[in-house]
Amino acid sequence: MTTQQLTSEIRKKKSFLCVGLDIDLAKIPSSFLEEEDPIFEFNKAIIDATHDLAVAYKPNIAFYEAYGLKGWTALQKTIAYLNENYPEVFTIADAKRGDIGNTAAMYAKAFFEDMSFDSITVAPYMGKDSVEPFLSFENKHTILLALTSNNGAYDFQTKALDGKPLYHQVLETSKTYVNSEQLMYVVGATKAEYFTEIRAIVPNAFLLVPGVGAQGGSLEDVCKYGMAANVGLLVNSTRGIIYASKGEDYAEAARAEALKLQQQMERFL
Ligand SMILES: O=c1ccn([C@@H]2O[C@H](COP(=O)(O)O)[C@@H](O)[C@H]2O)c(=O)[nH]1
Repeated sequence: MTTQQLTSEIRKKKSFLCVGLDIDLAKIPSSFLEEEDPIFEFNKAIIDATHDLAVAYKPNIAFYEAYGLKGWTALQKTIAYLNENYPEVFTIADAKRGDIGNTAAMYAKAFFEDMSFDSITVAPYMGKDSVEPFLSFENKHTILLALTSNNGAYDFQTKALDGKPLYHQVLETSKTYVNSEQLMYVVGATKAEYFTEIRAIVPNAFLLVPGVGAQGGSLEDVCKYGMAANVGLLVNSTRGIIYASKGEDYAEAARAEALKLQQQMERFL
């Protein structure tokens, strides 16, 4: 999917909501545990209940790896279900990969070719040759961690390197990479006070913004300070949506939470 198609989908749905799919078997309704593939069945129910309110879905790969082969199978079925039934949604493999070039190329092949995700999150720490293999895939997007939502972000990301905060260096240096127009960046909703300076460096890049809902970030502030001419925002909520209820009304509750966020977003579009 191109970023132009993503922006037009955002305008059509009046939403830049990304629903996270981080499945913890201890948190889903117990009735699913009788299914052969509880993770996939739960994902399918959440996707069906929210697809008209969301433009993106983001499984965090850790939650699938944790269940071994069954988890990987559920992940493959989930991405195939999204691509077959809702090809208009943008898919994000939240894998936070990063390694030397030939290894990075294999990560890219796994997530872009084998599983057909539209994008993957990547740690920028190992630099240009660890990122460019992802950028060589046409119409696929690499989402670099710039300023993350957690408190540990202050350990390194805001520290000065050559007189500028490290996250500035990540944004500026990555703009020089081959096919840099396919880059997007992770910026936490909990860091809303940084959005204006981030937009000064990457005015039109898409920002994946986790941290609203369970982590307490303000959607209002993200919209006020982070929005670009092409919208340029994908705001993620995971636990706040998928675990809105552990009862049999889990799908209605997830939809209600997604709708609340979509209605707030609509005011800014
Ligand atoms: O800076 C970051 C980068 C990634 N994440 C991931 O996003 C979701 C957030 O889940 P919530 O339940 O809405 O808090 C999760 O997969 C994180 O690993 C992040 O939170 N912050």
